[in-house]
Amino acid sequence: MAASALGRRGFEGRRIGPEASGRGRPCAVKVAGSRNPKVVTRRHALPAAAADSMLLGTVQPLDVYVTLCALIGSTAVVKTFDSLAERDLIEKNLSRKLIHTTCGPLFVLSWLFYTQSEYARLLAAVIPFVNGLRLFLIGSGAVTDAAAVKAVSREGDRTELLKGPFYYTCVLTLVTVWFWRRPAGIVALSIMCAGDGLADIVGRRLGRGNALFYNKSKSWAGSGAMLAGSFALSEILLALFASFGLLDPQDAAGAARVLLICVLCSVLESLPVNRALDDNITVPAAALVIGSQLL
Ligand SMILES: C/C(=C\COP(=O)(O)O)CCC[C@H](C)CCC[C@H](C)CCCC(C)C
Ligand SMILES: Nc1ccn([C@@H]2O[C@H](COP(=O)(O)OP(=O)(O)O)[C@@H](O)[C@H]2O)c(=O)n1
Repeated sequence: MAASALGRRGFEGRRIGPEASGRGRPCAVKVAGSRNPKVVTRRHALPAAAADSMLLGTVQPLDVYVTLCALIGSTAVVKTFDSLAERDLIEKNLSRKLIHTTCGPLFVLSWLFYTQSEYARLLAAVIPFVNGLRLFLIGSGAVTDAAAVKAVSREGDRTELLKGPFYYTCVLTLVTVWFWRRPAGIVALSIMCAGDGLADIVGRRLGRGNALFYNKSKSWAGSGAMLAGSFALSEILLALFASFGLLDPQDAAGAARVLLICVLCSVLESLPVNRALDDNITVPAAALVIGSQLL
């Protein structure tokens, strides 16, 4: 599904997407032997091969700015939820799951603004890494932050930050490095963030009386919300990446494959096995394995 058409500008690549003709706007080219399209600006597009090799090997100032902005943004979002939870303006479970549902997708949106530099993915990965480090320091007791513990834990125990929340940031970090701007990565993160987050938010409210026959602690309402949320977010993000020229537009068969991955992951999340294994790891791992084959 990654943008794959080649060749209009001599060499190996052609610009794709509606922004392809926009001066100074990003456009994607596919380099022979490379799995991902590279984003260049029109200003840099000629000759494409020279520009590509120049940009690939260097840290781009734009990527540093985007990373700094996203770091500031992530701190603002997390602190907002922390202070809402601290002042009891939002219930503890809800704050945790709202953070869960919103932070990852906002982070994936930031991927749109990076260049095609080889270092872009590493700079982007700094954002979840730093957030993970913060959770680790608070969870291990090295740093005291009562508001963060209240916003992110289930029972108010700081060591809980070392489990689900920490795994969540680890998955975001690893997927950023290994599945940068790839459909499998985008879909896996959509499922982990929106899917798992909405399953809890909706399941706790509408799940009474419709427990799953094979797992009484989960509900049709929760699993249905997970499926709908995962699929909707995946499709929105894939369409957005396509509109920026970073992926090929999706056809109906592509959407059906995304739906299949969302169904399988929703079933996996609903199984009783997740008591032993954290679903912030199992669910995205399954999505990445299946997505790598199907997308
Ligand atoms: C509460 C979280 C996971 C709990 O999972 P579960 O055990 O309930 O299943 C997620 C914790 C997220 C963390 C506090 C902050 C992550 C920030 C993110 C990496 C970057 C957001 C960037 C953006 C630009 C706002
Ligand atoms: N498929 C699902 C998932 C969760 N839920 C609801 O959300 C609650 C928390 O789910 P969970 O234990 O899987 O939560 P996390 O481990 O993801 O934080 C459950 O006790 C259910 O009330 C649901 O109804 N259906």
